[in-house]
Parts: sequence; structure tokens; C-alpha cells
Amino acid sequence: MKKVMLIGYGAMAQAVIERLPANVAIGWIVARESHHQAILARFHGDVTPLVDPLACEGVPDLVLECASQQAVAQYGEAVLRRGWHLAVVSTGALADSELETRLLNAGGKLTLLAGAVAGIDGLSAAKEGGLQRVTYQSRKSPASWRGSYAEQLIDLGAVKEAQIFFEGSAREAARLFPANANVAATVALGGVGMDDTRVQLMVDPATKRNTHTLHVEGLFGEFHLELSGLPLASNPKTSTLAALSAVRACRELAQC
Ligand SMILES: NC(=O)C1=CN([C@@H]2O[C@H](COP(=O)(O)OP(=O)(O)OC[C@H]3O[C@@H](n4cnc5c(N)ncnc54)[C@H](O)[C@@H]3O)[C@@H](O)[C@H]2O)C=CC1
Ligand SMILES: O=C([O-])CC(=O)C(=O)O
Repeated sequence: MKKVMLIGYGAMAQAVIERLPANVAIGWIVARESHHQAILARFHGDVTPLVDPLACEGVPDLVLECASQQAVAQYGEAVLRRGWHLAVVSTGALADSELETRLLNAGGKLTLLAGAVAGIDGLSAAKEGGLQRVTYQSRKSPASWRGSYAEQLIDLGAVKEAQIFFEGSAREAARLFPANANVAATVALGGVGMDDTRVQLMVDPATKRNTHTLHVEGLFGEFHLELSGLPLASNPKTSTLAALSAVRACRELAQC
């Protein structure tokens, strides 16, 4: 039985717990203290709630971050320094280039999950031949942008038709929208980097989906990908596919 340490106990973590493959168990959950009683009760003491991954007395086969960019900054380096395997879904944390360097030099094994988008394998392959242009657009409902920096750029309650409210680099997008624009960072890391990946963020009152549009041009030719994802019912910011990419990481663990 492979044992996973989850970081986070929100919408994505719940989806992962519900779909956990056979031969994989959650051993520890790093969560806010307010969640600890609920974790103990739900798993009848079989899962240890922690406030810090380093309080773990065992050795997890995988540490699966499903929490926030802030959690990656807080725990990522220490987890990797222990020689553990860390899979990160809050990839936008790497928009902080100093943190990126520390994570890459810490040892262990760092996996960046594809999250809510597809095509990262093709993008990375295309990079081998040279890329000329990578653009990424995210289109979500007003509910998905609520509570984010978007509220300072646009009146979400008054939007009548689809509107772009942010244009900039992947680095800016990932840092300004930490719960909404990790895909911008994922695309950047697979392609032309944080500063050269152009990003548009759009609010669309007519949609209930999270739509990711990727356009890539390079020596290989070009590709255009549009992925229209259903958000998790418990968090409209987060696409179901992002949670499924974390489940996939658990399945790969079960198979190795
Ligand atoms: N790469 C991608 O495609 C995507 C990445 N994400 C990332 O996944 C994260 C989680 O998504 P959801 O579960 O939907 O969010 P959520 O807001 O429902 O849950 C996040 C949970 O993590 C906990 N948390 C945050 N920072 C923590 C810390 N430092 N220590 C302990 N617990 C901490 C929160 O208390 C909360 O329980 C998002 O914040 C975002 O960074 C989300 C969607 C797509
Ligand atoms: O789940 C999504 O659709 C994308 C998302 O929140 C992110 O990129 O952080």
C-alpha cells in the first residue's frame, strides 16, 4: 500500500480522497488546525492531521499539494530537502523565480501536475524544435472570479457579456490570481517561460465552465487547443480536471 501525504483539505483534496485508487491510502493531511477534528473523525484515526509536513514521523511515497501557492512556498523546499516526492498543483508558486530556484535545487523529486489544462506534453515537445509564440486565455463565470483581484478590475455583478479584464504575462497572472491562474504558469513552464507567455483572463456571464484556450506556434507548425472544463461543485474557481490530475498522480504511484 502506497501512502500519500495531502497538503490541503479543501475542494480539490476532497475530490482526490473520494477517487483514491486501490492500493493508495492517505496517511497524513497537512491542514488548518480547525480541520483536524473533522479529519480524525472521518478517518477514525487512520489519517494523521498535521500543521507541518515535517511533523510526519513516517515516509510518504508522495506528498500531494492541493492547497495554495502560499503552501508551496511554506512547505515545498523542506519537503524536497527530506528527499520526498512532491507533486504540486499550485504551479503558479514558481512565478516567484527565487522560490523556483530553491525548489529545483532542494533535492527530492518535484512533479508539476498538468492541472486543469491539456496539451502540456505537446507543448514541451514543440519546445524542442523552438517556439515562436504561446498565448493562453482563461474564460470563467463571474462566480469563478469572485474573491479574486478581478473584483478590483471589473464589476463582476454588472458584466453583461464576455469581457477581457486582464492582459499580461504568465508571471503577472499567476501572482495576481493565485487561485485562478496556475494554468498560466503551467503553460509558461512547459513553453516559452513566465515572461514571454501572453495571458488573457476573461469573465463570461453566459458560461458555467472554465475554458482554457492555448495557441502555440513554432518550428513544428501550430496548434490550437480549447478545453471547456466543468468546475468542482464546491469551488467554481477549480476545474474538475485539475483534481483528476492529482488523482492521476496517485494512480501512477499505485502502478510503480
Ligand atoms: N494547476 C491548476 O490547474 C490548478 C491549480 N489549483 C490550485 O489548487 C489549489 C487548491 O484548490 P481548491 O482545493 O479548489 O481550493 P480550496 O480553497 O477549496 O481549498 C484549499 C485548501 O487548502 C488549505 N490551505 C491553503 N494553504 C494552506 C497552508 N499553507 N497550510 C495548510 N492548508 C492550506 C485551505 O485551508 C483549504 O482548505 C488552489 O488554491 C490553486 O492554487 C486550482 C485549480 C487549478
Ligand atoms: O481550475 C481551473 O480552471 C484553473 C485554475 O483555477 C487555475 O489555473 O488556477
